[in-house]
Amino acid sequence: MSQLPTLEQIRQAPKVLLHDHLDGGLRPETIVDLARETGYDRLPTTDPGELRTWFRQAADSGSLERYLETFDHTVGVMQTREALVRVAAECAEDLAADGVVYAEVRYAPEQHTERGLSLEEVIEAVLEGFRIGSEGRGIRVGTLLTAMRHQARSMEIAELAVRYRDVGVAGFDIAGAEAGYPPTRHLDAFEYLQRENAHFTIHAGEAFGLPSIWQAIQWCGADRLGHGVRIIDDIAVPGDGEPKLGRLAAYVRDKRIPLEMCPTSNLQTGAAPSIAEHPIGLLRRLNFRVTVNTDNRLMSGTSVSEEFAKLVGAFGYDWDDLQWFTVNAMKSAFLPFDDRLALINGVIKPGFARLKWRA
Ligand SMILES: O=c1[nH]cnc2c1ncn2[C@H]1C[C@H](O)[C@@H](CO)O1
Ligand SMILES: [Zn+2]
Repeated sequence: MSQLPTLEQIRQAPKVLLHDHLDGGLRPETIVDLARETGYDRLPTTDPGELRTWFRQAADSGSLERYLETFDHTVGVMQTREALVRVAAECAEDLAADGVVYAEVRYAPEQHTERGLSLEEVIEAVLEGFRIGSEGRGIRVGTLLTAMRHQARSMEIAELAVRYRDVGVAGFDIAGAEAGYPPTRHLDAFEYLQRENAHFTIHAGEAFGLPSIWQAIQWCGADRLGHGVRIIDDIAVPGDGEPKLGRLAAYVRDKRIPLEMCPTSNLQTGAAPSIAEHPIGLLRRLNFRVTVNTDNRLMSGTSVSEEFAKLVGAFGYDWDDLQWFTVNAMKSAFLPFDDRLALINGVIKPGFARLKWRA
């Protein structure tokens, strides 16, 4: 019997990341530097080690609303061009060091204008940072522009996603507290994007259930679902028989709608009780288009490799499973078809083949 993949081996596999927040992945050392340089004086501590622990613990609240409060500090130090370039460059470096070959990293431009940057300046700074950080590191990074669901700037952000689509912006997203802010509040933005043949994902089915997923897909036309874990509320699992899918769950599976699952984040916000009980186990068995993601590497103290390693530990996944998740993610990327195929056949499959051969 072959050995299960270890964390060290998983780090060497070519991985794909579709759901990662730029403002959720800063290095603690960088937060401390940027706070000093920009005069941000509200950090809970200026010791990088303590700060790392603080984020991890503060995010372990069991509620999405409280989890989101931790972003005040990361967003607080990301208000200048230099800060944004540095954070984006380090993000690309960190993902490349973890073996990620393609990533879509998201953030909300509207949250970075407190000190006078325009939305365009924010977007251009982040693109520049990703260009610097990716160069020569075997990684390609696209960005997703997020609009905050409790605000009313989604149309403006959607227009910018279209304007910058040929220079590194891959798509659009909405994020923030889910309960009370249904995606249909932003229907005009989604209809505009559809008319423009643009791509978008929606955070749905994380802190709120099926109605949110249903609206995201059937009213807004989402290409992918951010999290989407609550789709299991539409799957009946009898003690003895086969699981039975309701109409919405069947639609999501039949249409191969990608689920951007983020296991550790879901434990912290209370969307799942443990890794072993995470819906990803059932959804993978039922062959939904499941992908594995980090959400917020700082708040969850994680990486794509660590998320995979936790799943290996809980479900016994082997190399074929990890390759399946990775190919799913690459198929679901907001990239032209030829580019996706080239990465699957030229990078992902040969990379996994080498690891399987060694194992
Ligand atoms: O998991 C999440 N659900 C909803 N919103 C989130 C999640 N992680 C981060 N965000 C928010 C906080 C960030 O400031 C914003 C943009 O990245 O997106
Ligand atoms: Zn997210």
